[in-house]
Amino acid sequence: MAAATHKVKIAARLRPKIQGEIDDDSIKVVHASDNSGGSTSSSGGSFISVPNPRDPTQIFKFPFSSCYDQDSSQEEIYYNDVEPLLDVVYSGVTVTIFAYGVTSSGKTHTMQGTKHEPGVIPRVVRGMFEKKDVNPQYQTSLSVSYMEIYKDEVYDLLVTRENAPKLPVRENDAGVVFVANLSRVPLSSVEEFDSIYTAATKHRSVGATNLNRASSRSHAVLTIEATMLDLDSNTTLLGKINLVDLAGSENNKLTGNDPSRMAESAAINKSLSVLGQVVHALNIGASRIPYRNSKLTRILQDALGGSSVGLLICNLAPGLKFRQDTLNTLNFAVRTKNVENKPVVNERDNRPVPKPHFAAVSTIQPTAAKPAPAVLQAISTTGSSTKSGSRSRPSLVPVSRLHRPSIGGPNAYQPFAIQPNGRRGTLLNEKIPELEEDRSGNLGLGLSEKEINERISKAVEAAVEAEVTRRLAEREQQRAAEEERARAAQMHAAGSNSASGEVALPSGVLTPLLKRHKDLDDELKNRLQELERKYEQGSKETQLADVLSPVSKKKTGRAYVALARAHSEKGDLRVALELYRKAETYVPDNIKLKERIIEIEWAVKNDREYVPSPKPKRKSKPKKKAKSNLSQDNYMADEERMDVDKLGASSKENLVVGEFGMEVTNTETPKIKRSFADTEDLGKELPAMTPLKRQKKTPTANVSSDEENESAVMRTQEINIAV
Ligand SMILES: Nc1ncnc2c1ncn2[C@@H]1O[C@H](COP(=O)(O)OP(=O)(O)OP(=O)(O)O)[C@@H](O)[C@H]1O
Repeated sequence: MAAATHKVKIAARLRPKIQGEIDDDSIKVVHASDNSGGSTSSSGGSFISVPNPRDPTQIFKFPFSSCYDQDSSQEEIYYNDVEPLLDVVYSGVTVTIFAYGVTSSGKTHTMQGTKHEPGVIPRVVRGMFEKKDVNPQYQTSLSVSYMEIYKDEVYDLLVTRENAPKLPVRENDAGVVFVANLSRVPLSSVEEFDSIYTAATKHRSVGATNLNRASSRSHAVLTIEATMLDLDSNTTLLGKINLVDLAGSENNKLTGNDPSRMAESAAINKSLSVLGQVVHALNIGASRIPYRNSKLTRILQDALGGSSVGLLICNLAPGLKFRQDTLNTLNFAVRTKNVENKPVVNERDNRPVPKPHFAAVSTIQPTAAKPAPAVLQAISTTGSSTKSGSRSRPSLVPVSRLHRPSIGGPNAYQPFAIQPNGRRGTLLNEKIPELEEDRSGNLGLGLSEKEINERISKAVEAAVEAEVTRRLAEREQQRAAEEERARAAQMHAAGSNSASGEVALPSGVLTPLLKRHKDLDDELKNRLQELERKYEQGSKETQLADVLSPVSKKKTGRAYVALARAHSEKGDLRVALELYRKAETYVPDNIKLKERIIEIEWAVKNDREYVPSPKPKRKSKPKKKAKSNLSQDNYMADEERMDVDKLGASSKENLVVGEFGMEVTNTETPKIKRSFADTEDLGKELPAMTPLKRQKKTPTANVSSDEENESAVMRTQEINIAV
């Protein structure tokens, strides 16, 4: 059955002006029924309108299913968008709600809230307890876990800070990503949760910046799990809700961060940038989604293109100084709403099932599917367990693993049993030749009790010895198979892997199902070899990249990019891709390069033509000057800005619907044309200049708010290589 898809839902919320904030009142929440803007409630057909910071006559419109203005209450958001998801959790599906936005846009206020205005988290817990016993079919228990991702490391917030080691993020055989050793505390009441949550929140990394007195310096993920035991069918449903308060993207120029804050800031911006790349890759249907590039995206993998239901609350700050960041946030949200998930019901069959030895796989019955809002698929109920039955995904467990001695298989160790005559037991299923012989002859006739016992003892010894020998041989065989596979993986020639797989399979038991398993294993091995080869190549390049100076790295990267571009223009996409990847080892943080790689991967995979963007012109000069700043926090701004500019550049009429559904309204077309011509010039000229030239052209004087936006473009262009 094809999996039902569910798009990530977006709710946008504009925060009220805070003390001292300069707000020109130009960001509006508009509803379909109210084109004057500024209404208070949310409903379908609403949008956020924001003027272009560089040309206020141009209005960007961002339509979302829920838009909340400055007067919206915590209660409103909860009942409109969050509370309906609790039923989804109680149907055994994972739900993820995450708050996204620039620093001080109101994420923590929305998720956590205050004592008088509780946010999503306390309300969800209350709601979960209220609904806990609604379905008497289940015995339901709730538990909580709470972690933070601080500088790309995961910490448990439910243990004291001194005892909080960095927790590893792992993936089990079924591809389920989980945080190892994260504590999970059972909950018996709302009050118990409140005291745990209040204490744990104090452990979260919070610091003061110029923009927010209590700025979250980490991403926090709180998970409430509902374990629903159905005593009749002896199955367990597991519903989960992840409530994520992301750290805010920030511009260090505005935050005025000290060196330690800068390091935090770089980690925050980097992980948010990877989040943007993941969403971008999902949108273009890339073959490789860069989830692994940050812990945040690995942990949120299930919420983005995975098997959970997602709600993104996009928080917006009204202040003028955040205008560009607000546009970035909205651009991200518009892209995210195209991300599709395939929700599944998490169900576990509690009946003891023997571990599937490959020879017994065909006899194992999968758990019966239950009706649910989405496609049914038994998946793991905890991070550390595995999907049972593998109904929708074929098992890729290597043959050698399936070969391990396991309970229930033909070679499994069997317990001693009592003979019908009440004498000492022997091994079940094991023939005892001497005894058989005697039985066929005159067993018991002419033999004393002692002699019979001696014979039995001898037979048992022989059987035990045989079993031990068999086990040793099996272990040896397994070891040899593993060695063989490792050797095969080192050889680059495809097809050199078959021997090990065949050795591991006992002859005469290859049912069609097992053959299919074997094919999958071969495919897996081929993929592993391919990966290994790439890794080897990559690591050589990385070693070289490690010893080069930053300037040489950039030069080498640029050279590879030039070569890659030449091949891409010739239509030789595979070679171009290889070269772009090599370039990436020298300039690993270049977002445009990463995007280019993803695009070409997609073109290669889908056998599509790829048209590279035009080469940057070298002659013209930039219109404005700005400071040089190579810090990492500009990546996001650059990446998102490209979208805004692209949309603007393509807007020839008064209203244009953008690539991802964003609308651009021009009120004065000629002016706009000029404005975007300027923007384009900036984008094209800067990459063509050497960093030295650019530095000469960029004075360090303060710039106005409008100039800041342009300088952001210039700064980010400096770190870019024209890909
Ligand atoms: N809807 C709202 N109503 C009233 N005050 C709000 C609202 N949203 C945010 N605030 C206030 O704005 C300030 C910044 O909000 P908050 O700390 O929630 O931002 P944030 O996005 O979590 O920031 P950071 O990313 O730096 O942690 C706080 O003082 C908060 O109380």
